[in-house]
Amino acid sequence: MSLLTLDHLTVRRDNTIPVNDVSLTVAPGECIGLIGPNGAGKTTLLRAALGLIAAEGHSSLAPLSPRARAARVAWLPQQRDIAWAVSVGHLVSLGATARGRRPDHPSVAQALARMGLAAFRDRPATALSGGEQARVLIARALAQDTPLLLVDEPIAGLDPAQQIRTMRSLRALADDTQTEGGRAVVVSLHDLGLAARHCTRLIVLQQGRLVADGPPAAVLTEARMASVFGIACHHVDTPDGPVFQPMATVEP
Ligand SMILES: Nc1ncnc2c1ncn2[C@@H]1O[C@H](COP(=O)(O)OP(=O)(O)OP(=O)(O)O)[C@@H](O)[C@H]1O
Repeated sequence: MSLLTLDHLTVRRDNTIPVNDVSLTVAPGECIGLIGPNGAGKTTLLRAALGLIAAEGHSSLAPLSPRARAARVAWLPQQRDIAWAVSVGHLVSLGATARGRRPDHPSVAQALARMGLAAFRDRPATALSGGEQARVLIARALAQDTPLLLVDEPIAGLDPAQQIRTMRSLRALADDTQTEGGRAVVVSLHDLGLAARHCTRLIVLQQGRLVADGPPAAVLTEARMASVFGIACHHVDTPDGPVFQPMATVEP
């Protein structure tokens, strides 16, 4: 069973093709890191997959009604400004109500706990730091309690401990075998080390094209670091997983 299927998905802008003929499937149990340099097309691909922007080809999510889509997929966009001075608890509960559940559904308390926000529950969401607000919005997406979660750069702006906790939470969701049918996560990110350690599969975009797709160790080769990212990395395998530290820029 697939939680998302993209078939020759293509997005055209005036003079560019930010997503160019991308086909892939996402299966339950997968935590997929979507990686690529700035402007590679990661956000555009996620938005086209959701049906938020016009695209050629097919995405299995795009034809769904808003209500059906809200039960199938939660989406955390890259922009994370919170404009309303509602409480953290209320904002996170919007994840549950988005799919027709009560605001006190257990998924809300679970999401607050997962993101370490239980103590913030009654605080106005606007009276939090940028990183805390980011965690609130991740919690809202988790509270939606969907089989598929698409998240665009969720760890940007988080401190190192919160980055690790967030990646662990995303991986734990994908590993969850209690939910009937299973769950999967697609997360765009720039930290290749965290991507390698916490994701089961990496998809690399370069100028809109899918140029690599597979297990992290097979994808993050020295040659690909140079050709796609223009970097040379120090790579060490540790008992806790691989470590990739960008060391220098190189000519692709
Ligand atoms: N509304 C738009 N109109 C025209 N071009 C756009 C628009 N939005 C994005 N683009 C272009 O599409 C390309 C892909 O952008 P996108 O935001 O998907 O990249 P990204 O991989 O998410 O980048 P980043 O890592 O910087 O967030 C870029 O060249 C960008 O300039």
